Amino acid sequence: MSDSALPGEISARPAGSAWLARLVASRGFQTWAARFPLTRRLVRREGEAMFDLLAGFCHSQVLSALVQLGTLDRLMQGPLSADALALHARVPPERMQVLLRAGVALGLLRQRRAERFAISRTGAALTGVPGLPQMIAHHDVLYRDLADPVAFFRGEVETELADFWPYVFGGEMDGAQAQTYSQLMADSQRLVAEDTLATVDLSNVQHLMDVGGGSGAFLAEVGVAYPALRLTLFDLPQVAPQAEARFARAGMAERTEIVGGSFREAALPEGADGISLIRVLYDHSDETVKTLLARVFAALPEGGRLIISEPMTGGARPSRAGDGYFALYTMAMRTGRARSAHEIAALCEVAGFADVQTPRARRPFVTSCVVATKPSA
Ligand SMILES: C[S@@+](CC[C@H](N)C(=O)[O-])C[C@H]1O[C@@H](n2cnc3c(N)ncnc32)[C@H](O)[C@@H]1O
Repeated sequence: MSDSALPGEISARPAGSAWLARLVASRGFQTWAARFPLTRRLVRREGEAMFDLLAGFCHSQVLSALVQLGTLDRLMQGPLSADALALHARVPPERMQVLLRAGVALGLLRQRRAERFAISRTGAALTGVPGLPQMIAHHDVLYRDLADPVAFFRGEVETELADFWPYVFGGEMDGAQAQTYSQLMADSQRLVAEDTLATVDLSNVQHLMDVGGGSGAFLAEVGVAYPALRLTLFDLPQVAPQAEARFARAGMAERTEIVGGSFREAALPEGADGISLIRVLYDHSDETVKTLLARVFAALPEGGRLIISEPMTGGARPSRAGDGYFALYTMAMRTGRARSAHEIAALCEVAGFADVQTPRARRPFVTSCVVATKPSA
């Protein structure tokens, strides 16, 4: 063990990686590499990437301010002067200038002539992503939980996010609360449904039951894509009734059934030959997930399909969205965890499923899928 190694730590000496890390960290090497023509550009790019990591919180807050002050929405109507934007936002003009220029630097806005600002293509696309502005506004809760990152990772923070989603603790909430939570989920569901339906073919399914289906946003999209499919929504008794109005509006009341219940407490209803779990597993512990998958398995007929769709970690190759964001989000929720497609596939196999597939995700920052089949006995 090297002098500097902690108890239990394996010394890397004389292996190359620790030596290389020390070399790259040394001032002398950095000064040389910044001047040497072949490494100069790389050093600059690495420096910028490092600075982006360091400044990430400021960048998120610029985005959050532009969304919450309504500046992006206002600029969707056309370019405006910095003074007009300051007046609308009730922000002193000189401070608004700083915010607007930061927005330009981050690619959300464009500056036209000296004092006029316009929305950029990225800014415009952002206002059109369903649920994204709501998610950005809701981030203040997550960021308060992360304010002391050391305490957060040590598990010493009583996170607020856990109270924001109380259903994961067993459904202790009233109908009004349930509506607030389900709305945020429903707003962001469109993209998840889009990617899930682009990845998974349901043409062989006759009857799909969406377990933990919230206010029915996923099933409403499925119903449009598959007009002959029978649909059942299963969710907690306080949540499930919200789907009724959505199905009626979509003209799907005839072919949908809404069932209230808890997958922690009892068996799932039988009758569907496909069961979907959309953004459900990551809210729950491995124990609850095992129970749920066993109940899904029991409820399906032989040949029945299981469709799981939610943001996943990168497994052996950690990903920015999965490991750098969703893993922290679910940790702040305290009840579940983000898992890799490989881990979810293994849990499906433990429950008895076969032909477990992990198709390539279209946009892993939106969702990834795992599909499996109940084999014949
Ligand atoms: C993260 S939300 C996802 C909602 C929806 N599937 C979506 O993607 O928008 C999780 C859903 O699981 C439901 N849920 C949580 N615990 C449950 C339980 N024990 N039984 C049934 N549903 C449950 C919640 O009420 C909530 O609607």
